[in-house]
Amino acid sequence: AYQSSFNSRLGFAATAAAASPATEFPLQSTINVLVESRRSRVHPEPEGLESLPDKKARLLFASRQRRLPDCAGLLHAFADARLESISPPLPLRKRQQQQQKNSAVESVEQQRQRLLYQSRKRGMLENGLLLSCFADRHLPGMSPAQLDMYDAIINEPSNDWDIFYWLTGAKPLPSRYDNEVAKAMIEFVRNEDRESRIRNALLSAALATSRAAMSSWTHLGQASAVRIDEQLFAEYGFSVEQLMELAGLACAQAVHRAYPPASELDGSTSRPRVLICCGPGNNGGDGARFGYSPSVYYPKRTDKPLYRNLLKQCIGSGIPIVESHPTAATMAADYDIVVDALFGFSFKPPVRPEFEAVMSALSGASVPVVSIDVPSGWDVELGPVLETQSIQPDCLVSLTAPKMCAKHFTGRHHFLGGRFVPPELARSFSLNLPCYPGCEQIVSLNN
Ligand SMILES: NC(=O)C1=CN([C@@H]2O[C@H](COP(=O)(O)OP(=O)(O)OC[C@H]3O[C@@H](n4cnc5c(N)ncnc54)[C@H](O)[C@@H]3O)[C@@H](O)[C@H]2O)[C@@H](O)CC1
Repeated sequence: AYQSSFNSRLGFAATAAAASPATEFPLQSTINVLVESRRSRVHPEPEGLESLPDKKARLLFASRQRRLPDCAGLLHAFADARLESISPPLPLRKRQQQQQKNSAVESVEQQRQRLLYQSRKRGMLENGLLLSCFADRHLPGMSPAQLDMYDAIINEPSNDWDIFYWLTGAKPLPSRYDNEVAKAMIEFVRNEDRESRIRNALLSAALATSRAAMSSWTHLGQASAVRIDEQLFAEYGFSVEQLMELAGLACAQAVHRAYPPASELDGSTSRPRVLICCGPGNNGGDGARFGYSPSVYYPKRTDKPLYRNLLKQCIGSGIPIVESHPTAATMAADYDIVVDALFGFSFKPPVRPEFEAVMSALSGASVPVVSIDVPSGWDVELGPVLETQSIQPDCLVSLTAPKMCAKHFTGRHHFLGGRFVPPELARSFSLNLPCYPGCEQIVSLNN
């Protein structure tokens, strides 16, 4: 009863103000009514704590929140006209209040778990799905500073739709929230890999230790892999030669780690024979830069200077270039290891006819196959989708970050290479990846 009569009084007052806008409306007294009412019933606060601009802005907020729709409309129209674009200040978050009062502050882990809970309980389904899925994936790896940024974005705005519009790009993100976490959220909401997000992330995930959650490294979809590549070139100034050199070095280290030459183990003089099958794109280039005791099979040659020079280097270094199509039988007879550097993340199935023979040889090979970045013939995201037999590599060297298809890898050795990703780029794509030890070019992703 009190609430409705209170609303009615304000409604009448606002009607009067709207009817004669030239008249100076007793704004201060309206503010006082609201302030006193809210102070005593909802937010008891010490006297003199709130400034007039704060009062005004909170009044705008309170005007929107009336239970009688007519009254809310009137009050809001009035308040909006008078208070213009002041956006409502928000009640200080619990943590900040605690800090101000110098009382106990929640731990980082408690904050992480609270944020997961708050990401699910939004009151609007859209934000529940977006935020809980984002939180499920990214909260475990966030630093305390990043947790604070996330806390502010999801808890400060008074209207959850604002968060939705900022993340979907319908409204510009206020500069106050323009930080790495917001960028990662916008990137996540874009969902370029078309991930199905139809359920809120489970709360039980919050119970898993951060360490366990961290072990689920990022797996890139095709679009993200291409965009990272483009940014490395366009925004970070890398050249394709540099990246290929580093990727090739990582592949060489991976092969050496997975299949160390017998000479290093028992002093024998035998050298592993390695056939490197190079494709027409950059993945092929990575193969050509590999150095062990190799032969190169390079069926579809491009005339670009980069590839011409790589071939020249191989010939100049006395590396045999295999001209005849290898078969599963010749692979078994003539080689100890085969490197599959045919196609990388730009591959679109099905395999064109000119590569069918080598693909069939690789899928039937009885020697270990080492695939670079993407096992050739696999869909970059879906994995082995060929109706015919697919390559089942024994070793996979993911570059920059594993691609989604790597989830289907069942071989013995999985490495990550490509130690050239700038931290800012990793942050903007929310890459959750292990650190490279020492001065290694690879890190093992085996569990
Ligand atoms: N930033 C990175 O992650 C780096 C990636 N590198 C390597 O570069 C790869 C990507 O390079 P590219 O963009 O050149 O892509 P690819 O190496 O996948 O090669 C694309 C080539 O394959 C051909 N192709 C595509 N689908 C085919 C099909 N169905 N049948 C026959 N041919 C087909 C295309 O015509 C094109 O010539 C990565 O996977 C990785 O191995 C490294 O070179 C350097 C750094």
